[in-house]
Amino acid sequence: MNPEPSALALLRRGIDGLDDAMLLLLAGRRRLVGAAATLKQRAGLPPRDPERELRVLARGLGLARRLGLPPELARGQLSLVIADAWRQQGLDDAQDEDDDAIEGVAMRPALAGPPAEGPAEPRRRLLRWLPPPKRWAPLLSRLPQAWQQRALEAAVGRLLAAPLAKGELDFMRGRRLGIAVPDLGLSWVLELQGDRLRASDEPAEATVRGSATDLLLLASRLEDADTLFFQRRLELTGDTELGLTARNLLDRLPWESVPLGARIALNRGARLARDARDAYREQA
Ligand SMILES: O=C(O)C(=O)C[C@]1(C(=O)O)C=C[C@@H](O)C=C1
Repeated sequence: MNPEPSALALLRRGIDGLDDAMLLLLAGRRRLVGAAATLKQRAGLPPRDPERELRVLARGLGLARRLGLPPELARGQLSLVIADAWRQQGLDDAQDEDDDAIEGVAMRPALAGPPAEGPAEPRRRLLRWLPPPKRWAPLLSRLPQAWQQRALEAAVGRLLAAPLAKGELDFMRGRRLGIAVPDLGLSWVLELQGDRLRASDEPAEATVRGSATDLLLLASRLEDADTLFFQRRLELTGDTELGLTARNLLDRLPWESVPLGARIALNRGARLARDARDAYREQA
């Protein structure tokens, strides 16, 4: 006797059929990846193409959005097939440290379960030798303000090139937003002039304040703005509306629009700063 009501049995047959279709599609994908691998090898191209992976993920996330699929599902599935393609081409998925930078949201957890426990002991010992940000402060304060401002303008110009070009930062026109990093003893004010964000010497109307590590974690998307503000690791002062608009914009920024090199550099810098802070705290 079949304990399942017939409607449920029918639905389950449909689910089985779709599961089979998925596996068939995976077999088809593997064949195409195999052919692509051969072509790349013949052309002397490297097996990995991070830009292409990024496009695969961005396309998939776009389709998932149109289909009403949870983005984590699409991201997880695509991460799995890309990691499989790496293995198919003789690459070890543990060798690549930049996958989080590519997607902006951890890719490895989808592949390998929870992340490994913090840095390994020898690395932790080395990290403890890194001076904490407050020790850098006296050195940094000697850098001429004009240099700092130019470096900041170049960095934000690069990071925010796409939203700037689309006019998404127009709300900042004539407004002054501050960034304060008390542990480094640094603070800057940014203003949109023409189509560029420029450092200003005028006082800020709203200021985002946080430690160097937390701001890096935000910029690299290793932690999200909600968590950081909720835990009071970041603080917003001054004109709340301006600050919140800037914050919401940062949250919505398409990470794919940030140049790959910048994403990788941010990701590495933020991980290093976080690991160094953890190692330092453990010791304290
Ligand atoms: O397109 C390729 O060259 C592939 O090998 C396939 C694929 C993918 O799975 O989509 C995998 C690895 C590359 O880094 C880029 C893309």
